[in-house]
Amino acid sequence: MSVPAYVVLGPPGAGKTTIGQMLAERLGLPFRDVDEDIVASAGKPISDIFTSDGEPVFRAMEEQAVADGLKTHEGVLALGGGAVLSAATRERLAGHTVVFLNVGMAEGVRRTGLSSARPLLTGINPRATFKALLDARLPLYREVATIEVVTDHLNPDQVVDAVLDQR
Ligand SMILES: Nc1ncnc2c1ncn2[C@@H]1O[C@H](COP(=O)(O)OP(=O)(O)O)[C@@H](O)[C@H]1O
Ligand SMILES: O=C(O)C1=C[C@@H](OP(=O)(O)O)[C@@H](O)[C@H](O)C1
Ligand SMILES: [Mg+2]
Repeated sequence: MSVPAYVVLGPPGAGKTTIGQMLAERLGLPFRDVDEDIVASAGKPISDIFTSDGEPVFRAMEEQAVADGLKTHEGVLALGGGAVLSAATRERLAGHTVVFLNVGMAEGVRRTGLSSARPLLTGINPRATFKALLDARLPLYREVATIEVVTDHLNPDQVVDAVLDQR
């Protein structure tokens, strides 16, 4: 059975997609992003899935896409920020090398602020939303992570170095 060399998770803006890609390149491994798998199989952007089908439908698709990725992908697998909300996903992550890229509210909001692609953060108070999301999820990220890197004051290359240093 193949397993991902690294699974990358953390809040929006932590750099899962960016650092996941760079880490894969550094290791000469393929990269896969669960959000992209969902978009490909739904045939529409994540923001459309949230508006036309609702968050529960997105979460069910996400749970399935993560399970598929964990079973079949041999490189670096980046998850979406909310994937850990699923207890089934957290159970499936046991035994994997799981990198938690952490980011605080100010930097997380700064990094995600210019994008309308994240439906959860497009409301009137993205800072409060981000804070609530961190409060709810931090224990879940830590429950499944085997490596944690705080990314606020690191550039992407430094984050990749920090991940590889902790192996
Ligand atoms: N360590 C970092 N320092 C500065 N900017 C970063 C860092 N990591 C990611 N970014 C930027 O933050 C934004 C969100 O990154 P992304 O990889 O999409 O995060 P995620 O997949 O975790 O939501 C992108 O514009 C990316 O270039
Ligand atoms: O935090 C979340 O619940 C989400 C994060 C997004 O991925 P990123 O963390 O890569 O932005 C995407 O899966 C969806 O918009 C929901
Ligand atoms: Mg991403």
